[in-house]
Amino acid sequence: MSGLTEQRCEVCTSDAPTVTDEEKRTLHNEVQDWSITTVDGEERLRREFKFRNFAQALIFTYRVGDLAETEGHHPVILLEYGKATVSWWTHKIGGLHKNDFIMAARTDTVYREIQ
Ligand SMILES: C[C@H](O)[C@H](O)[C@H]1CNC2=NC(N)=NC(=O)C2=N1
Repeated sequence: MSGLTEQRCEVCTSDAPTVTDEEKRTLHNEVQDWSITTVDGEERLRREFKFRNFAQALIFTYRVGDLAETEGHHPVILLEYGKATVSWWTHKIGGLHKNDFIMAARTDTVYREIQ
């Protein structure tokens, strides 16, 4: 199987399981710049991205949003001057799915493309 950056999100139904601890360890290894946090009892992937200014952060935010629309899987993005904080988790299952790791990896690609 190709790396996460080449993969597309799979259809995720509300009865889909969250990733196992073993899957989490393996997948997290491919997106090591992301932290796994728990908010309201739900695990999320989270990373802060730094930029020269607000305009660059806005371009990044738009491109991640466009990617989300394409994949039908959406993040929370906090947009600030010089920074964008992105969180990925799967709302319908209240936690982390492989899709979230795929989208974190593809978010990293967007960031590298903007630099
Ligand atoms: C109907 C629509 O496809 C679903 O609500 C999608 C939209 N985007 C989504 N994004 C995320 N992160 N989690 C979801 O459960 C989710 N569900």
